[in-house]
Amino acid sequence: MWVTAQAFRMYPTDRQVFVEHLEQYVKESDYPGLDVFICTADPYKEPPMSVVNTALSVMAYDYPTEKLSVYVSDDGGSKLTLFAFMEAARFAAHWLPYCRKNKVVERCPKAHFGSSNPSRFPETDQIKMMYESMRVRVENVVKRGSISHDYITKEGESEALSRWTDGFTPQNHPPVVQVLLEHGKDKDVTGHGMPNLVYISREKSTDSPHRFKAGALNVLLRVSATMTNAPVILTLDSDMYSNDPQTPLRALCYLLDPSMDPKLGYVQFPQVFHGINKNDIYGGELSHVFEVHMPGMDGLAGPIHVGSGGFFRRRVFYGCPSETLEMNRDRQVSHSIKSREVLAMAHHVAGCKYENQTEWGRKMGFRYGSLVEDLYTSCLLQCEGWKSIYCNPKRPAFLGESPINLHDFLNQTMRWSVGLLEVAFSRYSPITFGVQSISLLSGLCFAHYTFWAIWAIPVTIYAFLPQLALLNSASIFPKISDPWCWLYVVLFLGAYGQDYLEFVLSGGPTQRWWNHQRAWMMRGLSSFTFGLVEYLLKYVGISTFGFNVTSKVVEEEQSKRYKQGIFEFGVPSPVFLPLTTAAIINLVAFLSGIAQAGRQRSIEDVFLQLFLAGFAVVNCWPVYEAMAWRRDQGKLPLKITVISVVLAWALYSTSSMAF
Ligand SMILES: O=c1ccn([C@@H]2O[C@H](COP(=O)(O)OP(=O)(O)O[C@H]3O[C@H](CO)[C@@H](O)[C@H](O)[C@H]3O)[C@@H](O)[C@H]2O)c(=O)[nH]1
Ligand SMILES: [Mn+2]
Repeated sequence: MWVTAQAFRMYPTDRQVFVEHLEQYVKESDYPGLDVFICTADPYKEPPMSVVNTALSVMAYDYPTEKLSVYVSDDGGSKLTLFAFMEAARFAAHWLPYCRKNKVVERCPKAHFGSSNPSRFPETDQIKMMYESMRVRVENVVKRGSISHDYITKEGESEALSRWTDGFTPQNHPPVVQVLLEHGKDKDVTGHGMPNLVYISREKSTDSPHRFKAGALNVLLRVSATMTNAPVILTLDSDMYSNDPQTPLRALCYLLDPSMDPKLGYVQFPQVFHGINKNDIYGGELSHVFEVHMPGMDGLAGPIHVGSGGFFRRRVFYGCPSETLEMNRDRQVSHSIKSREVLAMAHHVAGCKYENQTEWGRKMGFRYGSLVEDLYTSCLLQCEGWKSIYCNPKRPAFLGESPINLHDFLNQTMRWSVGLLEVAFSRYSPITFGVQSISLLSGLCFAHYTFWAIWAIPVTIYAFLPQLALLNSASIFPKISDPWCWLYVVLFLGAYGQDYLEFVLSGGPTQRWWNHQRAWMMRGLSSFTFGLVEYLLKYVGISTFGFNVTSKVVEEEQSKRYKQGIFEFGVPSPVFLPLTTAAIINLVAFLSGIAQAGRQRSIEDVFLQLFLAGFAVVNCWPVYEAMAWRRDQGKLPLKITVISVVLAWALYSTSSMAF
């Protein structure tokens, strides 16, 4: 792991774009078409209002509206989401001209109206009222789970919603493609054209695999090809709203640069999260990835795709750079996107049997076979010869949500671990295939990610073994007077020192760094371990671990505790067990070590073990709090504490036989 990590440090690259120069090179009328893909998967975990906000923020981009289309993929197959988008289409007719006229910077309505320092224009109150009434309607509908007739105002709407017949379930339903706005036909309140807005819920059937997000993205690729077929595509998660209306122009600065390598396939923006608490207790900002790894890969063949905020050339999904140069995939579509032929074709390509016997997911589109379709696809694209660029402007281009409770956080990392191991042990493993096809260094970078979960092994050993030895009065490290002891000291200080320096030099405060290292240990003990086990079970065919969508619903009490920096346990979940068991063993070992040092022998013998246990105890402080004296809803359920005490006892008894 150390060796692979060095690959990120060879050619770190920082870039800057000058958007204001773009107009000297390209006329607005020559901008390429832009198709934006937004994925959502569950109206109860990803509130439709949040998806609507994401869509509105990109519909309001500073981009010629006739070239902009927004496609929403709803894997939840929910009419509630479709209803929310019908409302959004109506509201957009007011929102887009309001943003354009007033040059609003915050084009996500929720962020605009909720900002602590709101900009005010003559129409602000009126638009805010409209937004609020839309929000109330949508939230009511989601709460009730049904749409009352008074809410349906247009004829086409009830027809679209009538497709949710009795047998229609999220797992089993025909494809739904609904054009909500069409450029050229629909106008905003000032008579200006609007971008296309299309709702898609691909066909689902319990007897066809649906391939999670990669499957959804491939349907989006095909449906958009039948309608607008724009040469540039932007991928977005449901919660990643645009925070800067000029972002597409930044991407064009690279994609249209005549001196750029023609193999440039995509421009990746970082994922920046809003609402992370002051000291980032779960290490949710992933600062290492976005501050160290991505610039490091940018100096090689280019950064990975992180699932959201990637501007792709459509061509990359159809083959390697040399093949697609001759193919003219970027054909213009001339029919109205509401015409019968186009809609028939769109429904056809959104069918779940369409991909059978095709190269979709293997040589075309987003690749299947991993729960981290983003990293996997970008790795294979780079193997084909495509390059990428990292664009990290000062004002974040997109803002999204990060888990605010420990359970979601650990489960998210567990899903990533499983997905990454699937890549690590695939035919296209970066350590074998990648290093040959891309380059040694790029292959090592990808390998560093894909083998992430094997940290579980050393972290678990260090969390239990020296402590159990200490409890049994056995010393396993050299004495402090032995020169070999310094090897451990230097390695520990070296690793921690490097990590700390990198964090602080990229502008992070020390307290955050401390929390990040704790989050890393928590991941190591819980998510990576469970991920390894899940992967093995999946490999032998016992488990069918899937894409468990992270909840974006913010519960008020929980959010309050999160803001205060309090760890949220709450649910009785087995993912906490390695943490709580380790916390107990380390505390007992630490106390027993001190007692031993006082009584039988000198502290010299057990110094390193004592230090390790003490270090873990300091890190585990929030766990003791949650176990022992917290009274709020987020404390550790008693059941988990009891099971961990039993586990700790069992471990100790077993170990006393071994030592
Ligand atoms: O069957 C599915 C499952 C998920 N999604 C969408 O995928 C996105 C990401 O899901 P989320 O639960 O937010 O996962 P995260 O762990 O936060 O996502 C990170 O990791 C994923 C890979 O595991 C990437 O796809 C994401 O882009 C990346 O942000 C969301 O918009 C979902 O709606 C689907 O469209 N279909
Ligand atoms: Mn997410």
